[in-house]
Parts: sequence; structure tokens; C-alpha cells
Amino acid sequence: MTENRQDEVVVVSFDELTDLLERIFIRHGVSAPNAAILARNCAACQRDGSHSHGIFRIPGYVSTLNSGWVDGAAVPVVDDTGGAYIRVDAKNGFTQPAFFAARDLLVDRVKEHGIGLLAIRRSHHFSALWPDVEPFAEEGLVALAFVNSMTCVVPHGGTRPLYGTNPIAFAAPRKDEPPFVFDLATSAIANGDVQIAAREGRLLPEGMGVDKDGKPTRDPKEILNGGALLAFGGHKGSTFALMVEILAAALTGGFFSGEFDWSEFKGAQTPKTGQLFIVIDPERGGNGVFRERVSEICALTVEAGQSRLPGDRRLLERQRSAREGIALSAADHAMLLSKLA
Ligand SMILES: NC(=O)C1=CN([C@@H]2O[C@H](COP(=O)(O)OP(=O)(O)OC[C@H]3O[C@@H](n4cnc5c(N)ncnc54)[C@H](OP(=O)(O)O)[C@@H]3O)[C@@H](O)[C@H]2O)C=CC1
Ligand SMILES: O=C([O-])C1=[NH+]CCC1
Repeated sequence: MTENRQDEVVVVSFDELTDLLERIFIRHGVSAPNAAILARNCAACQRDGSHSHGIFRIPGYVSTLNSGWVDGAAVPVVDDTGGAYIRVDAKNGFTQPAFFAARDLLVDRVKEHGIGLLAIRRSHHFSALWPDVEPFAEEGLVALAFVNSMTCVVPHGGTRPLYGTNPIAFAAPRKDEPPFVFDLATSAIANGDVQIAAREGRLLPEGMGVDKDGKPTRDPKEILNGGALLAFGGHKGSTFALMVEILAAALTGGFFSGEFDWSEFKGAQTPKTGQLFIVIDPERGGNGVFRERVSEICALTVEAGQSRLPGDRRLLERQRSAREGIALSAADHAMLLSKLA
């Protein structure tokens, strides 16, 4: 760890950050195996510049754990249907331990059937989705993830919030290069980014949200205090958000984004919903050149003038972190240390 007081920055390695986060999770009641999974996930978000779901989320994890809303020591129960469909009851724990409890079985089933579904319920997903899907593509598989969250998005033309920010992620292997991965909220902006803008006193771009009276606003505080977010792309993004409610909640047996009641749990921030993962073995397509074709369409997209592909910024951040370490502001580093007290 190196401190640079002049710039008020503390530089840590990925392993150092993971270790610190692991100790924080354990300090607040997360079991050791679950803490190792959550710490690695959160450190990876910070490393890759997914700042809305990196260490920014630690106070939320901690206040939620302390409220009793989530069980950090939950032991997920895997229900193997014997076919391509695997169900997991997360037992009111975080999604990632439930995901890893079934991941190997899922990959076995994908190899067997060409496709596998992992449906997780009674689970709290408080992170980015790309860490869930990217490793499948590194193994040559195609993966999709659907996660619903907590009510803060108004359906297109509607008058009250109903959907969560409901992200969708996708990963596909490419030939001789890292997988193509996107990971996006179906809201115009993720709730985490609205919170960060509010903290930094920044206005948002037009078209992200409305205030408590339904009037368009660029003020993140007005959106967070009784206002709401809009879906991306009008009725189209709104319909994607609805689809995510169907796949992540109705299909898995989890709660819709507006269905759970955390009012008795002061400090609770993690949505207790459901998550669906669909994993496909592209080799079953039989054309034998799937990776080449993915690389080809990505290259054509850039040739057609798109300045960059989804995931490019994140991978550059990953490379920078590997070269230079992960730079935390001294204030953020102090915040993390304070969570060990
Ligand atoms: N757990 C949960 O319930 C929720 C989690 N989230 C998480 O919040 C995160 C942020 O979501 P969101 O605000 O939608 O993220 P962004 O809008 O910042 O990015 C969404 C995707 O678009 C890509 N992208 C961004 N800008 C461009 C561009 N100019 N050209 C091409 N591609 C681009 C990003 O790649 P790149 O990363 O390389 O910039 C990323 O794959 C996600 O990781 C999501 O999973 C969101 C909602 C709920
Ligand atoms: O940024 C976001 O919208 C959320 N992240 C976790 C729950 C919702």
C-alpha cells in the first residue's frame, strides 16, 4: 500500500483491497466463505472503474447487514431439477454466494444440454452484473443475466415508480481477444450513479428523472427524495425493465422490485428480489466459427464509426489498475478503515 498525501490518494493492490473488504464483511456478520466472494466482487468493480458498485457501496452493505435485513451468513440451497433448469433459494442472503453454490453444476448442465438456466430467489444483488457473466465467456460460453432491484423507475408515461433499475448483462467469447461484455441498467442511469452525483453536487444530464411532482429534473437529490428515474429509450427501455421483472422475479419466485417491505429495517439498502442467468454453449450452434463471428461484428461496429464498444473503458481501467494499483481517495480509504471499528 502506498500513500500519497499530496494528492490525498491511497494506492492499493487488488489483493490488498480484497483483503480489507473481506475483513469488513466478516466484521459485520458475513460468514468467511461469503465474505471472500463479496469482497472479490466489490474489489473487481473498483479495479475496473465500476464506481457505482465498488467501495461506494460498502456503507450500504454495512448498514444493511446491521439492520438485519439480509443474512450475510446464509447458506444457499440448490434445487437440482435434473435438467437444464437449476433453482437456488438464497435464504435471504446475497446473490453471489448463491450463484457460486450452483455455478459448477450450471456449467455441467450447459455442457450436457447446450443451455442452462440458473434461477435465484430470496436474494440480494447489490453489485454490477458483469462479474457474474464475463467468466462464462472466458470459458467459451455465452451468458445473460437479469436482475430486478427496488422501485424507483416510472413505467413509460406512468405517474408513479414501479420497476427497479433492472440491469441486463451479456457476455460472448471473441477470437483471440477478451470477451464482448455489456452490462446496463434499463433505467436511463443507475441509481448508484444518481447517488454519486448527489454526493458530488453535480447535475445530471437531461432526461434521467423526475421530481416528486413528476416534473423533469436534473437535480439528483430531487430524484432520490420522492422523485423517480425514467427508463432508457422511452417505451422500449421501459418494456425491457418489465421483461426483467418477469424473468428475474416472476420466473425465479423472487419479489418484484416494488413488492418487498423493508420499512422495519432501518438502514436497509439491498433489494431482496431474484436473478436469472441463462448460459449457452455456442458450439452447439454447429457453425464452428462463433468466436470469429462475434469478433467480426464487433470490428465492423467500430469500422462503422462507433467510437468504442461496451466493456472497452472497463478493460482499460483494469489494465491501468494492474499497472498502477487501485487509487482510492484518502477519504474513501478512511471510510473503509472506519468500517472495521
Ligand atoms: N445490482 C443491481 O440491482 C443493479 C446494478 N446496476 C449496475 O450498475 C452499473 C451501471 O449501469 P449503467 O448506468 O447502465 O452503466 P453505463 O450506462 O455507464 O454503461 C452501460 C454499458 O454501456 C457501455 N457504455 C457506456 N458508454 C458507452 C459508449 N459511449 N459507447 C459504448 N458503450 C458504452 C458500458 O461499457 P463500459 O463499462 O466499458 O463503460 C456498459 O457496458 C452496471 O454494472 C449495472 O449492473 C444497475 C442497476 C441495478
Ligand atoms: O445502481 C443501482 O440502480 C442499484 N444497484 C444495486 C441496487 C440498485
